[in-house]
Amino acid sequence: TIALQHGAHGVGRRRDAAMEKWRAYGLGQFVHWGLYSIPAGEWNGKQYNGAAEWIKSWKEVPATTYDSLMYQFNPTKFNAESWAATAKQMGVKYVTITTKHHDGFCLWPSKYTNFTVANSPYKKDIIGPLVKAYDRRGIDVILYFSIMDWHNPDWRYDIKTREDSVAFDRFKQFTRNQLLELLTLYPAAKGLWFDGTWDKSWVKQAAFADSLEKEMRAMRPGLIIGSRFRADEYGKRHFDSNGNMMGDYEQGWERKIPEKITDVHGNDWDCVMTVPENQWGYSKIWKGHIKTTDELLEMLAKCVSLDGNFVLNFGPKPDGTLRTEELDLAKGIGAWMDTNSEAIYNGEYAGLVKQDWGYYVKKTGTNKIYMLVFNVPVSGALNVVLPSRTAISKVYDLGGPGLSYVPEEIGTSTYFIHLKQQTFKRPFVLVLETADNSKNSGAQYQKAK
Ligand SMILES: C[C@@H]1N[C@@H](c2nc3ccccc3[nH]2)[C@H](O)[C@@H]1O
Repeated sequence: TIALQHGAHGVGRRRDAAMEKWRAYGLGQFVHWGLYSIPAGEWNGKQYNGAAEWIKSWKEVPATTYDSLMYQFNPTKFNAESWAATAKQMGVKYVTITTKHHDGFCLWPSKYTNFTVANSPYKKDIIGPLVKAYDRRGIDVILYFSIMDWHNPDWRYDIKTREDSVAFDRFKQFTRNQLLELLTLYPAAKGLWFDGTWDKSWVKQAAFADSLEKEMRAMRPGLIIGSRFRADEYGKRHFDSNGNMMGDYEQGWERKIPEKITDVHGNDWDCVMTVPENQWGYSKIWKGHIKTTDELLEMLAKCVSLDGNFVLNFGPKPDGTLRTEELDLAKGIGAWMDTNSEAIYNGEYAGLVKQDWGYYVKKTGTNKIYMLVFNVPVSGALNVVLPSRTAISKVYDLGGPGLSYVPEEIGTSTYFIHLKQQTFKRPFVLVLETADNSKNSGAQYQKAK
């Protein structure tokens, strides 16, 4: 191994209560809201073909004109309680909210810059009411913060000259000031989701970022910070020069999901996902494929089955209301969660052979295994292979009270569960209770004929 001062500071999963709670969330909500929500991907009648929250980077958009959008920010219909109520009904256990995106506009009245809600017609703090509304419903709040800040004149993409270095030192102090300010103003926040940390200027700040992370953790014991915040002294990000993950969970799964358990290296992780292909901030026109409720439920199931959390993005409108398509998805996911959320919350990788019909989730600390079924075979028979000397002792359907199954044993710890009906409109969940049958515990199952 390589001697590192600023690499990973722990190996393996955090076992404290705050992280165990994070590990159990299963489903989260991301909220991207800011000045970019006003142009919504359009400028002078032309469509920006990137992600709407990146419109300031478009050469057709003069930075000063973009920044004067601050004087139009007045979300008269914003109601933190209604956003939180929608999220509650959807069944999310945590929310990640943009405090400052790459454009540098702050949704809280920071005293370290004028580029905040305080100087907009709206005037009021947005973050405080959101933290309160979500927290009091038992939904934990994580604050998203972009290190890259296109508004701050001291931001640099790289540090080449003495002047760059002097400016970036000011920028580092500004960043530290804002982060300590956020932790002070919003003590209920459970973590920070860092973004905009890929440029050379920040990648060169291994020592500074490491000491800032230590300072924030000391200020807020239990604070959860992901792998995207800092680089080690050799410029390695997410995983240090010895291959160990920095931070408490892997933040590499942006709009993508791991395929198999070895892809996650035994770490905690979250997948952050957009409804359209790649729009985080509100975009008037959603081009390309828009994910349906069932597609998103399958992504959720896949993430939880591989030890991760699935975080679905919402891009509220400039007036502060949520767009219809997102409200409909929240309702559809919520309706499914009303019946099946016990297969999502406190779920983990079951360690079973993956089958085509869907995903296994094991309830942490129990021998209860859920079968989240998305693909019913034409045979109607779901194949289940358990570790040897393990037997199925009971199978029942979460959705249909009294709908239980007697599995057919077709080999050692190998079964078919014969579904009773052929057509299913929605994904459904079967609960497997297993027992050790090394002493042939007489589990209730049919002998193969
Ligand atoms: C969570 C997501 N991360 C930001 C982002 N910026 C990127 C630049 C290059 C490649 C991927 C990016 N994701 C997106 O704007 C959104 O905030």
